[in-house]
Amino acid sequence: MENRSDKKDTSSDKRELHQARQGASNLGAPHLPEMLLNIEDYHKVAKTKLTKPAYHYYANGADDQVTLKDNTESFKDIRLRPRVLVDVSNINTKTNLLSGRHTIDFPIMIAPCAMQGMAWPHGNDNRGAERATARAAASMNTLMVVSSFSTTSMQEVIQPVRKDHPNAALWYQLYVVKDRKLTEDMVKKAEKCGYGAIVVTVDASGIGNREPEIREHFKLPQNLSLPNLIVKTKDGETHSDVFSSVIDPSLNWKDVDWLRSVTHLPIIVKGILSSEDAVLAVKHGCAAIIVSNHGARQLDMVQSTIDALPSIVDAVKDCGVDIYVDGGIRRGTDVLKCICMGAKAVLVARPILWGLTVDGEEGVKKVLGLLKKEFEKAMMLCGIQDVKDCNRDYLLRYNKYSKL
Ligand SMILES: Cc1cc2nc3c(=O)[nH]c(=O)nc-3n(C[C@H](O)[C@H](O)[C@H](O)COP(=O)(O)O)c2cc1C
Ligand SMILES: O=C(O)C(=O)c1ccccc1
Repeated sequence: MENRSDKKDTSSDKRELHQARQGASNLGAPHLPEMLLNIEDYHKVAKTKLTKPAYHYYANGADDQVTLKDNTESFKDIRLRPRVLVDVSNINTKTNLLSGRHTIDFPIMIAPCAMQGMAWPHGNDNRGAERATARAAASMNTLMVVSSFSTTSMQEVIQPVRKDHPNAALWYQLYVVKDRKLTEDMVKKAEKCGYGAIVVTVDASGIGNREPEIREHFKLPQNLSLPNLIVKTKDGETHSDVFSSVIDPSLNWKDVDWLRSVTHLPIIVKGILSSEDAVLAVKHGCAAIIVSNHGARQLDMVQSTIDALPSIVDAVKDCGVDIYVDGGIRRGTDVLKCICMGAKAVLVARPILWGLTVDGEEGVKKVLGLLKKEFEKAMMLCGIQDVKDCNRDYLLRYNKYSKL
């Protein structure tokens, strides 16, 4: 495929891959795929397979990437406080979303991710990528949020997957565009073709300053397009040009009311970082909120999401809205910390892209399976039988050894 090249490997990438393989053979494993033991292993291999511009678009954050590092590092400041002699012979991770509208097998969902076509390892049918991600989510009985900037149209993602998995749970992520007619059309189309909710992203009034992708002259490859937005990038135009020309920075709470008036679907706001905005989301009738800093790709220097979560949970926990969180979740223990902190479920983005790059649908399934297994093990070893029993008594603030 023209947008992927092994020639672009740097010597340090090769060294990392070699080390992953060495690690594999040291443990006596027969071949590489079985040695991809965790998300970071998938990341290392994906890095060797993607073009440099695509890798940098996927991996990096804004400005000095302080928040990018914080998103993962902040999990280390929270430690677990297990209980023992609890019967954990049957762990229950089933999770109800939106007052029973969906049930997923485990509380890990796929975050909206633009332009997955660059992470597609199987040739030139560029509609394969998001379909593979959707199929993987459905076969693992979890949920995928499809991006407005998907390289496969929203109908072409949902229709084939629903043939094999009639109950596949998918939500549509909405970027409200300046053309409100097009926005309304997208929402109505999503409702008509079976999406279960509209996830409106509210932390992207403009695109963040992501220097590594600018340095790499990242552009959407010519064989890919953005069909939901009816946009085909013109020669020389970057995704960031497209973004600025279509996205509406005037978006405000009144538009959330307007969105509710044009659809029966639940509205979920994605990109909440303050308790004040969480309360406003409830007031404006949102069914759920996603605590998110957009994978640290928008405003650098904001709080990590696991640090932002507790005050938001405290502000709206009794209001009947689901609280989800994303950002830097790479281990089952990270998931457990989020759920114990009060989130109903988490979302992951980059790990999914690494799985997709390494092995398409199978790779996404493996990544979801790894996180699920790690999460179950963390619950078991923490003495938690059911996700409903997760609470802050299982958490300690590491630096002070104090209870949260
Ligand atoms: C390559 C990439 C593309 C993304 N595209 C979108 C998008 O189209 N819409 C959106 O709301 N969020 C988008 N996000 C943000 C994710 O949905 C999510 O908030 C964040 O990346 C989660 O953090 P993680 O990547 O550390 O798991 C994107 C993230 C990445 C890495
Ligand atoms: O990259 C992103 O995070 C994102 O949301 C996006 C989507 C499309 C165009 C530009 C940015």
